[in-house]
Amino acid sequence: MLAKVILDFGSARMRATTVAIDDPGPLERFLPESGPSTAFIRRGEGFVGLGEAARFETDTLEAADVWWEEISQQIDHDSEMPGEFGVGPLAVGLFTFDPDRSEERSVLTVPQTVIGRRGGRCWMTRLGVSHNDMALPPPRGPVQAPVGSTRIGGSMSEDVWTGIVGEVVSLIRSDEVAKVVLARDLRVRADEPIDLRFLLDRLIENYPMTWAYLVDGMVGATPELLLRRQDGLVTSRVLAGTVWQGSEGHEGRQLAAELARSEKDISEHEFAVTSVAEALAPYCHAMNVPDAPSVLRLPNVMHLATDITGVVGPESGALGLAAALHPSAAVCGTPTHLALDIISELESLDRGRYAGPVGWVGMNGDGEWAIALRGGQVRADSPNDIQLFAGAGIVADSDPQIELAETDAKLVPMLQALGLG
Ligand SMILES: C=C(O[C@@H]1C=C(C(=O)O)C=C[C@H]1O)C(=O)O
Repeated sequence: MLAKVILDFGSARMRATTVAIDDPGPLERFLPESGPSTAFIRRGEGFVGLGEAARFETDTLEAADVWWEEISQQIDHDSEMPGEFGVGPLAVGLFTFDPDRSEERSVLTVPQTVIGRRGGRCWMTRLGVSHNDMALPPPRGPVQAPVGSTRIGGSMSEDVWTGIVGEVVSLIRSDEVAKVVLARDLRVRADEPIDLRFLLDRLIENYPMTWAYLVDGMVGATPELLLRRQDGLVTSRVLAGTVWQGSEGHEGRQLAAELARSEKDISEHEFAVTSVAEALAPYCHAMNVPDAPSVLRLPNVMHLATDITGVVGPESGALGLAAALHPSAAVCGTPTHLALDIISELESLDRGRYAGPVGWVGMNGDGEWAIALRGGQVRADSPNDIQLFAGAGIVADSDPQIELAETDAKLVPMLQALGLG
């Protein structure tokens, strides 16, 4: 485990200053060309984080929770917007799907500057040792579209992947396990380093109803919220069960109606809802789980969706709750440990941070953690390459070719952004 406090605070306490600012326009326009930066944006709201005051590389959400608790106790915060959700110093994180079986590290980073918008109100927070300079940073220069993007295949061929799906269907039919989410990857290589800000812009433009994220070389736009904790209320948007234009040759409303009636998708969805509801229950004084899912329509796919809500005490912070909920059956399977073992034995893929929690936590434990789906990872040592990931929930009625097509539909947002859609 590696904890880095980048600013030298010595024995001094950290000083954070938050000021209300005039609307600065699209937040992503403040992301600099180089240096650490983060973003978490949905429908124009959320934040960008610039620079890094402290960084913690870890394996677990629990360790990150303890670290942030200690760091946040060292911060004195002067705020023009006290008590407002998401406003103030925060830690932004990206966690591996399975720390026991990944070469990648999880990371929690504390930006030096945060520029945010919520409910139409905008602010800037700066973290430093003495008086903070509160001048807004200059907006960025032009971003660079990917040059010469080419698909260079994934860790497994499509035939190998559908073969694995077939094996998992057999395990499910022989009652060894109920549901397993299997993923595949696709590498894209460009002729020049990939400008993640360009990809983020395209995702924000094309998929405004998703949470667009940028943390530590990973960029994506996910529709799935593991949890939001706001003033003692916790909300989780569970997705599982998917259709896409072309899957049955039908369009729009008809497709949505078919999804809402599909027994295969409803059972796949129920596993995911049950896993989140059961994991959340011990932390909640009261909980609401809707009886039937709704349909969430995105430009590339539609999902069955259930919003679970609950009331938690002050002792349950967003990171601790994320630790309890991850990995849900939306991205792992049922029962969890059996599904995890099957994924690690059969999937032949290091998921890295794909399908892990991505989000932020504030000083009072409020926060939002999404699931890092529909994204790709660029590594510092190969800036021209991006690894994209997509998965699908496998149940007894799954057809390997249809599951493959589902993963293709889920890769569309990133391929489009890379100029390959
Ligand atoms: C695994 C992914 O998506 C998850 C799996 C879904 C499904 O199997 O229907 C739907 C939404 C997500 O919970 C992915 O996007 O890679």
